[in-house]
Formats: sequence, structure tokens, C-alpha cells
Amino acid sequence: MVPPHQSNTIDFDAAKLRRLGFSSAQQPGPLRALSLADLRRQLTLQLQTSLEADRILTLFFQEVRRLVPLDTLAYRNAGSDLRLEFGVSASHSASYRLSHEGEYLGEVVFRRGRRFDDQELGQLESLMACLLFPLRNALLYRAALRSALRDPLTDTGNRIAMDQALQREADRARRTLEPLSVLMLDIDHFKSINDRFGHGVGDEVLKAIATTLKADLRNIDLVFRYGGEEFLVLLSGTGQEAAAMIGERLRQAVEALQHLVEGQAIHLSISLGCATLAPGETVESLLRRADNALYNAKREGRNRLAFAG
Ligand SMILES: Nc1nc2c(ncn2[C@@H]2O[C@H](COP(=O)(O)OP(=O)(O)OP(=O)(O)O)[C@@H](O)[C@H]2O)c(=O)[nH]1
Repeated sequence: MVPPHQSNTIDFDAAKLRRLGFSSAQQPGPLRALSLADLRRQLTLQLQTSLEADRILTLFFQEVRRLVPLDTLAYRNAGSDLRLEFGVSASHSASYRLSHEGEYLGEVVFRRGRRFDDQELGQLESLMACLLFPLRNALLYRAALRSALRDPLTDTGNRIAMDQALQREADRARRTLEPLSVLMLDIDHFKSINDRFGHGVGDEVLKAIATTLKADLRNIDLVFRYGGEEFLVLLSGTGQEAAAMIGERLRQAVEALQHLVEGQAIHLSISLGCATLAPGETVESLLRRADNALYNAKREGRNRLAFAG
């Protein structure tokens, strides 16, 4: 009797993948010269194994060098916030702006110590065709991840991103014994802005304040919108005194904002609660203390910073 279905199990372990032509990036050993056609076939298989732009370009750089000697591969895509560089810098370069049917996919730059000849440039162009679709998929994946973690109105991190970042940074602070502080901040009398000028203006004010906060902070500091008109600033490696200085700078920056509605500047201010992670403290307790401090800043008259007890 022949069964109607045959079921098989295949374990794609590292050895099997190697036999099928998928090599691991960590695999040591000398690079073997290949024909253009062989390399294109291998690249097509290998570049499908990841959705991370970093990994895809690392593999591409590693494999392309088997045919065309290269010192550097650089990749830039400002729209996707990507700037990657592999290898060591060199004087001669060949750069390519990649696009597919009008869709911009970034710029690739190859560098090395001597000029590229026409045959090599032809080979690089042919190999870049293998990069196109894996790279496009990686950019789409990156955009999807990004939008799942960002607040679209203010382009700050959302609540999910905040919870993840807080946990990650608190774990790191415990491990490294570095300080970690948060600033919880809330726009003063925001309801009356909505009531007087409408929700559209309220939204513009939220965007303007978020832009001011981001412009005033260093890159590694992270801003999240965790409620309607409430933001959290996560300050890694920052103790209470420095966090208060940063908070005060943010307060002044918002106060100095000239936000115009129908030609008239409206007065804006924020109140802030500042808390620093105590030894053994949980993230929930840190947030609770920052929230209490924010409540005190409001009660004491707004447009000010209060410390957590
Ligand atoms: N335009 C707009 N308004 C929002 C959004 N999310 C929340 N709000 C409004 O934010 C206001 C918050 O008001 P309250 O919590 O009373 O606080 P407040 O008026 O800022 O007063 P204090 O915080 O005590 O200074 C409410 O009117 C909400 O409707 C949003 O995405 N857009």
C-alpha cells in the first residue's frame, strides 16, 4: 500500500547547509576563487537567509571579495536611518545609487587602494543585482519593526518601545553599576489648548514639543510618548544631578518655544518628575516614584521639576 502522503523531516544543520552552498559567516578558512556565475548563484541563496540589512551586507561584502578584491563596503540610506561600513578605508571608490522601479534602496560604495577596471565594475554591478531583493525585504522589515515601536504623531517611541527600553536599560544599569534616571513630563494645561484652539492645534503642539525634546537631547537618550500628553525621557548612565540639569534645560527649551496659532504665539510649558534607579529597585517602582514627583511638580504650580522621594 502506498500511503497518500509522504512526510519527511529535514534537519538543516550547519553541515547540510554548507553542502547546499550556504556558508556561515563565522566559518574560518581561505577564500576560494569563483566564477561570476557561481558566485551569483551562491549569493542569491545566501542573501535570502536574513532580514537584517547589517547581516545581508556583511555576507555580500564577504562573498564579493572572492571575485573582486575590496577593502571597504559602505552602505547609506538616510530614510531608513542606516549607515554601515565594513572593512578598512581606502582611497579609490566606486559608488552606486540603488533603486528598483523608482523605489530608492540606498547607496553602496566599494573602496580599495587601486582603481577598479571596467571588467571589475561590470562584475560588481552584476553581483549587486543579487542584493536588490534581499535588501528591499530587509528595508521593509526594518520599517515594519520601526512603526510597531513608534508613535506616528510625534515620531517618538511608543509605550511598547518604552517598556522594552526601560527593562533593557535597568538590567544594564544593574550589571554595570552605572546610574539610570528617568524624566516623566507632562504638558501644562494641555486640555485648555485643545478647548481653545481645537484638537488639530493640540496635535501640532504635541509634535512641536516632541521635536524640541529630541533636538535638545543627546542621541543615546530616548524619548517616548507613553500617554496622551505625557512623555518619558530615559537617561542611561545619568545620575540624579545630571538628570535634573537636563530636565531643567528641556523645561526652558519648551518655555522658549514660539508656537504660533493664527499668527499669535501661545505660551507652552511642561512639568517634570525626576527619578533615579535605586539599588535593587524594579522598573515599576521607578516609574511610580517619577509619577509621584510629576504630581508634586504640578501641585507646586507647574512649569517646574520635582525630585522623587
Ligand atoms: N490634541 C490631542 N489631545 C490629546 C491627545 N491625547 C490626549 N489629549 C488631551 O490631553 C488633555 C489632557 O488633559 P488633562 O489630563 O486634564 O491635563 P492638562 O489640561 O494638561 O492639565 P495639567 O496636566 O494638570 O496641567 C485632554 O484634554 C485630552 O483630550 C492627542 O493625541 N491629541
